Amino acid sequence: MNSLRARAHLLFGRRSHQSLAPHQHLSPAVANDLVISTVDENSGIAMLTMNRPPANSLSMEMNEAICDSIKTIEANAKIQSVILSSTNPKIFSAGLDVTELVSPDKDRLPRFWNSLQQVYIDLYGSRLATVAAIQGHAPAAGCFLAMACDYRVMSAGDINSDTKKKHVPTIGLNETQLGIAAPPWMGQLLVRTVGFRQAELALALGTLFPPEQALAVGLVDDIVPHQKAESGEDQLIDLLPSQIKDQALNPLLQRAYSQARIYAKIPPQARVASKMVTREEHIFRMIAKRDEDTQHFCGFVTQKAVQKNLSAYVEALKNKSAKK
Ligand SMILES: CCCC/C=C\CC(=O)SCCNC(=O)CCNC(=O)[C@H](O)C(C)(C)COP(=O)(O)OP(=O)(O)OC[C@H]1O[C@@H](n2cnc3c(N)ncnc32)[C@H](O)[C@@H]1OP(=O)(O)O
Repeated sequence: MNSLRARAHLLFGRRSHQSLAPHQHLSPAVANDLVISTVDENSGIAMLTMNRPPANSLSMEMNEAICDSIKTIEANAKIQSVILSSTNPKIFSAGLDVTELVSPDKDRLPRFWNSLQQVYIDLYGSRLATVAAIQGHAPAAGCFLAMACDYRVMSAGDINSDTKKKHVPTIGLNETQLGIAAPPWMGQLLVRTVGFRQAELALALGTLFPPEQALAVGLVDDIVPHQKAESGEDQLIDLLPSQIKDQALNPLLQRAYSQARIYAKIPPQARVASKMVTREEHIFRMIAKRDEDTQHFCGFVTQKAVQKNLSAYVEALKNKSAKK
C-alpha cells in the first residue's frame, strides 16, 4: 500500500453512505453479541461495549467483532466519538485469550495474530475520537486496547458493600510475567504513552499499575472515584446497552461521556488530520512489517519453553478461579 492510499484508507477508506436513525441501536457486530455497538446521532457519540464473559479476553472472533463494530460506527458520518467500555464492572479486558496461545492450531495461530494486528490498525488509526472507560483490570492486550484510544479514563476502584473488600483495578503490559514479550508495535505504544524510561522499566518488569500510579506515569489521563453521581448526562442512558443500563450514574461512564462530547465538538477534519500527524507513521511502519511480525509471533509462541510457561500460566489462572 503506498503512503497516499494508506492515508486515504485510514481517513476515509471504510466509510459507506449508510446512515442510522437517531438513537437507533446498531445490530450487534456478530450474532453472539461479543461486542455491542450503540449510537446517538444527535450527540455524535457511539459506545462500543465489550461483552465476552468471563473476562473480555481477545479471541480471534472477539478481535474481528471489535473491528467490525469500529467499521460499522465509522460508516455513520454523523458519529465523531466512541467510548470503548465493558459489560464487566471488574474487568475491562484480560488481554489475549491465553487459550489461543497454548497448543495452538497451526492454521489458526497466524490468523489470530492478524486479527489482533487489525484491531491495532483499525482502533489506533480510526477517524473517530476514541475514549477508553477502564472500569476494571486491563492487563497486556487489555492495556493495548486502552492505549490505542485517544483518551483513557480509569476507575479508582470500589469497595464491596458486603465483604468491605477493596477492588483496585490495574493496567499495564505484564507480558514478561507470562514469559512472553509484547510485540514491537505494542511496546512502542507504551513508549509513546508514558515516555522511554518509564516504558523501559515497565516492559522489562511487566508492571501492572494501580490507578494512581497509572495516572502519575501518564498511562491514563484521568481517574474517577467510584461514588455514584447524583445526576448525570441524560443522553448517556440512550447509549447504554441493556446489559449495563443501570450504569447511567456510573461516574466513570459519565466522565468518559463528557470527554467524548468534547471531542465530538472539534471540527472532524482538523481533529482527524492532527491525529494522523502523531499516528500514521507508526501505523505504516507496522503495516510494512506485518508479515514479519506474524512470523515472529508464531515462531516465538510455539517454542517449547514458551509453551511450558504459558501452559503453567493458564493452569494457575484456572486453579485460582476454581478456588473462589
Ligand atoms: C507472544 C506475544 C503476545 C503479546 C501480546 C499480548 C499478550 C496478552 O495479552 S496475554 C494475556 C495476558 N493477560 C493476563 O495476564 C491476565 C490474566 N487474568 C488475570 O490476571 C485475572 O483474570 C484478572 C486480573 C484479569 C481478573 O481477575 P479476577 O476478577 O479475579 O478473575 P479470574 O482470575 O477468576 O478470571 C475469571 C475467568 O476469566 C478467565 N481468564 C482471565 N484472564 C484470561 C485470559 N487472558 N484468557 C482467557 N481466560 C482468562 C479465568 O480463567 C477465569 O475463567 P473460569 O475459570 O472459566 O472462571
